[in-house]
Amino acid sequence: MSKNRLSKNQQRRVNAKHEQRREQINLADSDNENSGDSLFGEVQEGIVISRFGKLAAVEDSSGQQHRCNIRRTLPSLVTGDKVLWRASLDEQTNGIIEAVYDRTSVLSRPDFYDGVKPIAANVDQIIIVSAVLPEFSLNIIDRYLVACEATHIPPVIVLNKIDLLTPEQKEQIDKQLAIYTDIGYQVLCVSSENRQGMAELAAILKDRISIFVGQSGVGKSSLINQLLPEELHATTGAVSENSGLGQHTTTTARLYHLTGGGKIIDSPGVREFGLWHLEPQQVTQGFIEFGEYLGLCKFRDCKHQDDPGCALQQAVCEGKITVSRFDNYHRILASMADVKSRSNKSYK
Ligand SMILES: Nc1nc2c(ncn2[C@@H]2O[C@H](COP(=O)(O)OP(=O)(O)OP(=O)(O)O)[C@@H](O)[C@H]2O)c(=O)[nH]1
Ligand SMILES: [Zn+2]
Repeated sequence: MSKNRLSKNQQRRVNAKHEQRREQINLADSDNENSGDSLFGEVQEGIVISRFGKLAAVEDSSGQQHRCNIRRTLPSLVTGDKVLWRASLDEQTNGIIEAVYDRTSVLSRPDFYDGVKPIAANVDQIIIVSAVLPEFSLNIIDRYLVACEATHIPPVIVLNKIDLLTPEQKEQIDKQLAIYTDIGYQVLCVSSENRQGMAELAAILKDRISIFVGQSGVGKSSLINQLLPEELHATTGAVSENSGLGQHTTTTARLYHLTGGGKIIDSPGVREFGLWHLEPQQVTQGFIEFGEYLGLCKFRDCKHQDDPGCALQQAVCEGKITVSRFDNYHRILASMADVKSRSNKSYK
């Protein structure tokens, strides 16, 4: 376990402390007494839009943003966190974040210094963007799916640039994408160029917090630009400075409101989300259709390769698991073993 990860007990204690804090704030509020510092107004709910150092931009229920300090006792806050905060009565100074709600999900990435570091919270779905250009690759889609399954955040597969496809090519690709609808994933074909499928995409994003991931050049910025109000277009990819949180905000994740409703969290760090540091077992679990066969192999330590009595191999032979998914499973494991052995060599 990395030094920054809390054990289950520690996490329980932290949660209990926060719960207590939330209760105290609510109680103080309902008593109508000055609940804490008289420099601040009433406790209200908000959502962290972006975060920089000890400050956060918090959006209130009317959509207004406020610069806030963060109580030192709070755990690391990230974009998407739901918080209780108070505005400063004097409009010149910062508000203060008092408590944070438990996260429904968290997206993390490895950090050289801190171990695993959260980068976004309460994400409802991950939009995996793929396209025929630069390359349509089921292996890449499978890699993202495994990463999504490990976070327990549901993914949606979006194939962009369908304006580039001939009817024959489209038919071919539809066949390949059917692999994913068959195992229960939602798949959507769109073009940010001619806006085909964009209304359906907007409907999927409505009332949810989403992130877009995918290889460079598949059209994430183009799609996001289509979905954001015009005044925000220039800010995708490089996050704007308008929160006034300092000059380094360009690297921080930021939450945006979409024209058709819903929110996205975007930043280069969020988009690079991938198969960081997963254990082989998580890769296996990331292939959701394997689930019903796991535990049925003859040998408990079955590698699901040439092992006799392998239930997964059997399912592939019977056409219940697709060959391409099974091959990609082994390719992902092999590539991770490769990366691990290289990084062990360079850090030891
Ligand atoms: N024909 C076509 N081209 C598109 C479409 N969407 C995006 N493109 C083009 O694809 C190229 C890459 O698009 P971007 O939106 O920059 O891709 P990205 O995924 O944000 O790339 P990174 O920022 O590098 O991660 C640009 O030249 C776009 O004009 C589409 O639907 N059809
Ligand atoms: Zn097996």
